[in-house]
Amino acid sequence: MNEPILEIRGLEKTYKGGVQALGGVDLTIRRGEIFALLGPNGAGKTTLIGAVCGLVNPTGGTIHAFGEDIRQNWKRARRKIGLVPQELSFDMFDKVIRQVRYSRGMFGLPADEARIEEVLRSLSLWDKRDAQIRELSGGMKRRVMIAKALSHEPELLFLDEPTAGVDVELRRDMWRQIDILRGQGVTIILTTHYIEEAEEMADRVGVINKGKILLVDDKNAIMAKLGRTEAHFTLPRPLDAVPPVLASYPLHLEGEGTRLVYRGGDGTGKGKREVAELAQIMAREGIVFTEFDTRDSTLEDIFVDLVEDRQGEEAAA
Ligand SMILES: Nc1ncnc2c1ncn2[C@@H]1O[C@H](COP(=O)(O)OP(=O)(O)OP(=O)(O)O)[C@@H](O)[C@H]1O
Repeated sequence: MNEPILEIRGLEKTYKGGVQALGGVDLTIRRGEIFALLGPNGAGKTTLIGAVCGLVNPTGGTIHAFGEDIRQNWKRARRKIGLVPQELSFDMFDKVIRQVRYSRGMFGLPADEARIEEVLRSLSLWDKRDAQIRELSGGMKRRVMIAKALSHEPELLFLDEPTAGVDVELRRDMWRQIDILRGQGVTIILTTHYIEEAEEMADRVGVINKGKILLVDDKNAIMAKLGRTEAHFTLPRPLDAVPPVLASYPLHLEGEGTRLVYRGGDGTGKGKREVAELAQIMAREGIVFTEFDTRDSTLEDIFVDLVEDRQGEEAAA
């Protein structure tokens, strides 16, 4: 795997007033990956991004970006980091191209019209370069935010909820853009509420809740470890108990014995195999069912389980 370009250790942030937004976060990001940070509202995602981008002053821990402690060599590290914040923020009366040029200048880089053109073209904004920002649609405005963040050629790009509030078509368009950036070797950390987005885009996924990272792993490994298959067999004759011949399978009865429910597997196809076996055994043993349906858990199910489990544990503690 590629070298780490961001190393966060024991990061803490308690805001004035006492809200602890980050309670000791450890996270390593490697060059070239797309990392999705998932978490419910208020989990600490924006605070985490803010701490790396110098917008939030941590109350504990360290952040190294590109090998530099960002507190000591702030400018050098920051220059390589781009941020597309959640909120749209620009002069709505300004022209697209001027805003993008201006952002580059803010990082102290010399003017480079070829670079600006390249960025605007790659985001399909070139034809709109002389339009006032207020004339653009919401999705186009969001692209201008990305163009601004790319104007200084960052190696690490933060996208805080890049597709919040955009329609499905634009979301897919944005995913294509992110894919192009990946092709160019840009490392991307995105936060999202759309788990589908993480499923589609990310190489690795981190789940954060209440300022703590609950899980970080390759997306596929998460699906394999925590993925489940669920199958429902509808029984015309209710059962009192799971038949002994099926005792070795993870089954239980629901609906007053009218539904035999399987929950098992590991996201690698084991669940589907077991469900097929079950159907065969039931047919052989004369356990009649009128229909059955099966579905694999999504990253969303896993995420909800994780966050709820933690809340349950805390409530019990
Ligand atoms: N400037 C601030 N002052 C005080 N508390 C803050 C401040 N900014 C954030 N918080 C609190 O810190 C916690 C984490 O907020 P943060 O914005 O980082 O979460 P988030 O995961 O980005 O949420 P969302 O998904 O809603 O954007 C929340 O309880 C929030 O109310």
